[in-house]
Order: sequence, then structure tokens, then C-alpha cells
Amino acid sequence: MSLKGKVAVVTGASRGIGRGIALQLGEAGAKVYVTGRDPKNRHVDSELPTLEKTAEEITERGGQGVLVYVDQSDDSQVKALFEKVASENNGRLDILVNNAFSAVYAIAENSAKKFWETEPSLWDELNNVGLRGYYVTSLYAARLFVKNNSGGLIVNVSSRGGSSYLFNVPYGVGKAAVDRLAADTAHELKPFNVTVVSLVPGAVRTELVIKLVDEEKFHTELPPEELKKRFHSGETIEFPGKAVVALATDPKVLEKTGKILKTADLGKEYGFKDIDGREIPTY
Ligand SMILES: NC(=O)c1ccc[n+]([C@@H]2O[C@H](COP(=O)([O-])OP(=O)(O)OC[C@H]3O[C@@H](n4cnc5c(N)ncnc54)[C@H](O)[C@@H]3O)[C@@H](O)[C@H]2O)c1
Repeated sequence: MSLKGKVAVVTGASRGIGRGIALQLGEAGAKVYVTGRDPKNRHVDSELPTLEKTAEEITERGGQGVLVYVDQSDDSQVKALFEKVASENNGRLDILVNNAFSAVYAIAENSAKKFWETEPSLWDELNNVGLRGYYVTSLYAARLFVKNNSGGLIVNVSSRGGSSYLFNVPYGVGKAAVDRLAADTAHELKPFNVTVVSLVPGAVRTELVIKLVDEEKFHTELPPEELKKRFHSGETIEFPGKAVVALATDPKVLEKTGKILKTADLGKEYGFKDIDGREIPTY
């Protein structure tokens, strides 16, 4: 229980990578605030897991799961989240994971098109929650970190799309900006011993991506069978979570601040494997 007594926030944790990270933080003993949109305000796919389930499972694994409905594109809801975290924990916050992402369906729907064949709104779908949302969430978290002056860790979930073409133009541009957000917030937060990194998973077997890949909803440069093979042999959603726990328990983590870190490289460095026992190769 190496994170017992620590307070974490994971955005977008009802499914996918956010859910996997939240579960691993819970397993390590942390109190984890998990966010997602209120199901009353959106279409819910009954085949996918829920935020309620994530919060319960964190507690079952030995941590404390706290569910907060937050739309990460609504600044006032994000502000209220951090007021709640501060008031319930004497101002304490140790870990923020920026992960909420609203565009997996939009990526699939537009995957056969070049950027000039899509509508300008695709940019907003990709980058309102997944980039601007990361910035606003970092801003309110940083106010707590700076006030406490007892260090902290921010992990921005990013993608290899930040360094080379993947899916579409706004995806790659947004991810490159997520990486730069980590570097520049790291610069300003370093005097307060707050570490900020960009975390790059490989292909991840998320519930939604597997469903859409199996339904052949993605049209990429890879043939459908190759794409299926790539995602079905990918990391589990908890492998990036193991990476976050390794960083959060590393006393020298500040040496990594501002960097882009691949989950597979962290597995090798810290000596952890995926939850199914596999060693994950770097993509
Ligand atoms: N799936 C992969 O293989 C893979 C690989 C590398 C990087 N990534 C990155 O990981 C991140 C997460 O992707 P994922 O595949 O887990 O996506 P996902 O769609 O499975 O999960 C996204 C989460 O964000 C939540 N969310 C969406 N809009 C929200 C909003 N407005 N407010 C609050 N929560 C909201 C969803 O409910 C969900 O819990 C993305 O940045 C993605 O680019 C994914």
C-alpha cells in the first residue's frame, strides 16, 4: 500500500486508460477522485463500464474511490472539483492524471477522410476536452500544489501521435501540444517540487477501441486484420496505471520533469510487467 494517505484525481475514469490508472492507484492504497460526465446528460453505451463501477472497484482493491460528476470541458465544474478535493483533504492533493478524452467515436467516424474533407468542429471535438481541458485542470490543481508547497505529480496522458502522424491532423497537433503543456507547466512548477510528465502508452486494449476495431469502424492505413491484431495484442488499461504508480512512488521523480515517457520504457526501468504477466515492448 505504497500510496496510502495520498490523494489523487484521475479525469475521465469511467472506462479506458483513465479507469486503468485509477484502479492501479486504488490498488496502491490512494484516495482517488474519479471524474466523468453525469450519465443524465449524455448517451450511455450499456456495453461499456461506468464511473460508479470504477469508484467501487478502487475501494474493493484497498484504496478509496470518490466519484465526482465533472464535465472536463466546463471550467466551473473543474474549479468546483478542486474546491471539493481541498475541503475534504485539508487542502491536500498529491497526484493529478489528465486523461479525459471525448473523441474516440469522432476519430472512427472521420477516419476515412483527409482534414479538408472534415468539418472544423472536428478540431474542437479532439482538443476541447483533450487539450484545453488538460490545461484548465492543471491550472486548478497547480493552485493547490503551490499553496501546499509539498511537491506533487501531474501526468498528462498523451500518445505517439504527438511525435508522428496518427489518425488525423487535429489528433497529432493536440497531442504535440499536450507534450508541450507538460514541458512548460513543468518549467513553472519545478521550484515547487512538482513533477509534470507526458505519458505515452502504446496501443491499449480499451473497451471502446476494441469494440470499434472489431466492428471495423476505423479506416486507417493498416488493413483491418492488422489493426485488430495490433490492438488485441496491446497493453491492458492497467499497464499505464502501473507506470503512474511507479512514478508516484519514485523519490527521484523530479529528475523526469518535463519529459515524454513511454509506458513500455518505464516498465523496463522500474521492472514492472502488465497485469497479465507480459513484458510490453516499446512500439
Ligand atoms: N486507446 C489507446 O490505444 C490509446 C493509446 C495511446 C494514447 N491514448 C490516449 O489516452 C487517452 C484516453 O483515451 P481512451 O482510449 O482511454 O479513451 P476512452 O474514450 O476509452 O476514455 C475516455 C474517458 O474520458 C471520459 N470523458 C469523455 N469526455 C469527457 C468529458 N467531457 N468530461 C469528463 N470525462 C470525459 C470518458 O467517459 C472516458 O471515461 C486519450 O488522450 C488518448 O488519445 C489512447
